[in-house]
Amino acid sequence: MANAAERWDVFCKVVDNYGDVAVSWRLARLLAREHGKRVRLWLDRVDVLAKLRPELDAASYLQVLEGVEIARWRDDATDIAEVVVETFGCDPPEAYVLAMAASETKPRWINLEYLSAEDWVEGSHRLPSPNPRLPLVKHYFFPGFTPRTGGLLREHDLLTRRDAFQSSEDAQAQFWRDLRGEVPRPGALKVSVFAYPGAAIEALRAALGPDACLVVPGENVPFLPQDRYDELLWACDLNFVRGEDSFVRAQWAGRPFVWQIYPQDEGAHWVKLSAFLARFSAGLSRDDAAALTALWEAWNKGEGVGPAWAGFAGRRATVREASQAWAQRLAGQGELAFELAKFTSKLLK
Ligand SMILES: Cc1cn([C@H]2C[C@H](O)[C@@H](COP(=O)(O)OP(=O)(O)O[C@H]3O[C@@H](C)[C@H](O)[C@@H](O)[C@H]3O)O2)c(=O)[nH]c1=O
Repeated sequence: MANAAERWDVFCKVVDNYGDVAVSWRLARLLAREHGKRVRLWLDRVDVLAKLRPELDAASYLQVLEGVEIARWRDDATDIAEVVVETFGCDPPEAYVLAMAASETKPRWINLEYLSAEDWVEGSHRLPSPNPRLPLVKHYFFPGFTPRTGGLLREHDLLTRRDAFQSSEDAQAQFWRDLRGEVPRPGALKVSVFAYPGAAIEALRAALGPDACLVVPGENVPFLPQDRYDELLWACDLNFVRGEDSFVRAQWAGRPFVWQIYPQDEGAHWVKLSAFLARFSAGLSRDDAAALTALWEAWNKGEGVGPAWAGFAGRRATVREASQAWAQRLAGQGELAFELAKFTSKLLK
């Protein structure tokens, strides 16, 4: 008889916006679809996932989507799985943790952390953290951009699907007709914008000029289902993205992108932003790197977008090549769900 599928529980509590749920959902789906795990995704805000996946019922306590059981968070949950993933340090319910501690075979417990390009991530990835009061050990698992991190989430066929879309005029024309009722004029610069409130979108619009096709989901087109949003990133010449998940998906798109980082207290986010730019810019000429950096800084500050765009516009072709190469290089490194499954299976021994 075949072994029963390993049971995984992924817990996610929304801090704000969509990113926490977006990442947890992608991980859960990959574990179920590509690694044969039996996955339950516990969400305190099913409505947030329902925004990304409109076929879900935001009021349901338990439903199945693409092989993942989506369960509404319960403080009295005690039916423990073999592998427990808390995303972004969200802490599973106390009763659940006590049940983990009481069980003879302790579940393997992972805290999936936020993405950062900073160097310290390599040193903290996979570190154990013994529980101070219970016989349990939690391990930190860090996504990242280098082989000594957990890597990034990527469906096995993502780049193949992207390439098929980007090389098909018909697929793209169909995409634009479905989205806006018409295809952008030939040669029009296609730009998507997903930004935090208060971003300098009007300054960007003015800088791009009237011939550009500027797409702002939630404003001039509807907020898209998550998989369609990927296609928007593939279809555009330049993508303004934010947070964590759209930032990663823009990289997989292989097109130039501008990252609006989630602002943190005391400007801590600038360190994270610079760390990423330093890695990405290694594949650019000095002048391209300077122009890209100026645009990212202007966008994040909400100031000087016009001049920064003027400095960047003529460099799009070389930045595009570098963006393609960057995606290709990342795809040669470990994929996060795979690395996590591998790591947790080693914890058994
Ligand atoms: C614009 C758009 C986005 N999306 C998806 C893409 C992503 O999966 C998701 C947005 O998530 P993010 O890009 O991560 O941005 P975000 O800003 O929404 O999310 C976060 O960032 C984290 C770093 C923070 O810790 C979180 O608290 C949160 O702020 O929404 C759609 O599905 N349709 C759309 O039309």
